Amino acid sequence: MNTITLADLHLLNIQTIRDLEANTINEIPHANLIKKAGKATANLAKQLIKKKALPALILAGPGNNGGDACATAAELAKDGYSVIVILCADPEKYSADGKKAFDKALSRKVIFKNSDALDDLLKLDFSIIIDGLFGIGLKRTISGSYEKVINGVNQLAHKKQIFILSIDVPSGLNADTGTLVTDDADKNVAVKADATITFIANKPGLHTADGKDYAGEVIVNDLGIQSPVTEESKLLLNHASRFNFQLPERKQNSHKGSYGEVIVIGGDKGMLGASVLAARTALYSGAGKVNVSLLHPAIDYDTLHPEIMYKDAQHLQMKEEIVVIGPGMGHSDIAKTILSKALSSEISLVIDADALNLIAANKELNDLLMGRTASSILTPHPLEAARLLHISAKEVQQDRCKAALLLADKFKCVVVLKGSGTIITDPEGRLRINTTGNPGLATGGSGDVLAGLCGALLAQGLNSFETAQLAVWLHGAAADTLVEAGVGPIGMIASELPEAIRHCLNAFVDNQRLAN
Ligand SMILES: NC(=O)C1=CN([C@@H]2O[C@H](COP(=O)(O)OP(=O)(O)OC[C@H]3O[C@@H](n4cnc5c(N)ncnc54)[C@H](OP(=O)(O)O)[C@@H]3O)[C@@H](O)[C@H]2O)[C@@H](O)CC1
Ligand SMILES: Nc1ncnc2c1ncn2[C@@H]1O[C@H](COP(=O)(O)OP(=O)(O)O)[C@@H](O)[C@H]1O
Ligand SMILES: [K+]
Repeated sequence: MNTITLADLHLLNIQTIRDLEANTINEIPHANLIKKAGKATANLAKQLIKKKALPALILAGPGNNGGDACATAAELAKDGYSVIVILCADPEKYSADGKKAFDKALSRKVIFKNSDALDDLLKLDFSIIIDGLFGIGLKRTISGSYEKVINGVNQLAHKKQIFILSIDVPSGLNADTGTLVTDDADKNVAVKADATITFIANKPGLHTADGKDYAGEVIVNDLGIQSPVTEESKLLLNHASRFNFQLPERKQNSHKGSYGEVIVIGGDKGMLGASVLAARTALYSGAGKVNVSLLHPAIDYDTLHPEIMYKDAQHLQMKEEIVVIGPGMGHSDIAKTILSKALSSEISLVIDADALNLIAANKELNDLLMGRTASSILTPHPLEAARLLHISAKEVQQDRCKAALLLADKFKCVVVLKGSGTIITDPEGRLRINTTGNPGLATGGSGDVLAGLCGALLAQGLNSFETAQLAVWLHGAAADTLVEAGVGPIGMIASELPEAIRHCLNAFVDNQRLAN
């Protein structure tokens, strides 16, 4: 992808795509769509194929995803590529349009095999593997010969370093939720693609939960169907190039009071570091003044960052500052009292970690959060989200978008549901899936860093939804730059993030200035 357009970021769920297709069927007959899908896939495959002398292996399933696969085979064969298709379908049962694509491929000397030939085929080498087994119509656990084909090609691709391109959706993945379609949690049957060419519009499940692991890079092709994309679209990928807000300008004639004050409250015995990390990040991301209030005040001075002030947690005013509450806070009575005071205040809050657990376990705190009029950002990881919703973490992960929307609606605040493909939602139902970040962030303390970053951006004047979008994007982008520099993903530590965040934040502001 060269320039990122709003259409690339716009996400549609399966039902909306089906509705769009039905509404345009008179203008664009389905046969044309399959033909266009085949052409687009073949064009991309041609760019990806390095060794043209080797055959391409294409998997064709029983529905229209299989039709797309046959159309791709026909296109590649037309241009002189040798193509072998594993046909996991009875072509007589294809839709009329799928059958047309199959006949065209047959007439162009594409070799069709059935899954019985799998073992022999797996001894060969291929220029590319193209997966057209299942798309958005997959409903049940994949088993039998389909399962064998998927496991076989995954292993072959891994062993021989063959690029896998999935058509529309990696077969086995739910395009709405990013989970694998399975009744058996021990069975992970899905094609592990290096890239996915997805049609009509981008899809949420390619970007969250297991989506990134199975879809690889996502390329969107609208097949000429214009989806209703506007700046007001509710379901989008979270990408800095499309943020329509800015950090307020840093005037020459400004002072530390111009950039707000953050207080991080938390740090019970043994967990002081969580609050210190959040505070350091707030400092590195531009807050004018940063304070820490520890529940276990074993330190009152940060030798590495003497800029941070330490305040007595039990005597805080909570009048004008931004409060980040929860990192390492524990579950003591004092923690509950201070949280209750924060929730009753009129200031903006970032509520993280143990503060969320306390709210989940305590009706009074829960009601205080529900009754708040001032803004709050909740930053749960899946288990914290599960506690707040009184469901299991597995249920949260089964449909991350739904869980985040439920939380935002329940508490009427902005929610950041963390994890691969972090979800950002608000009570109006706006939803963003983040595009940055990597497993280097799966390390203790990186959530504390995110909470501190949110505090600093609020302090500098962004509203809650803007803050959540920019903070989550910067947090992931910082981790990505560290990986590019060889610092991770293995062994990346949370303390390395604040400086990288500072770099990304300044670059973001410069880029915005240049663009305007
Ligand atoms: N929408 C559009 O505008 C466009 C869509 N296009 C393409 O069409 C795709 C959607 O096609 P689709 O609806 O035919 O569904 P698809 O994913 O091929 O699979 C359904 C088939 O699989 C079967 N089946 C399901 N689960 C199974 C299992 N576990 N094990 C075994 N079988 C199973 C199911 O059988 P059934 O459930 O009916 O028994 C049915 O036969 C879409 O992803 C895109 O590639 C493009 O051409 C361009 C425009
Ligand atoms: N595999 C991953 N890919 C992308 N981001 C991740 C991954 N694992 C963790 N993260 C991010 O790292 C942070 C971890 O936060 P959290 O679980 O609260 O950790 P902690 O409590 O140790 O600070 C979140 O922002 C989360 O989105
Ligand atoms: K597929």
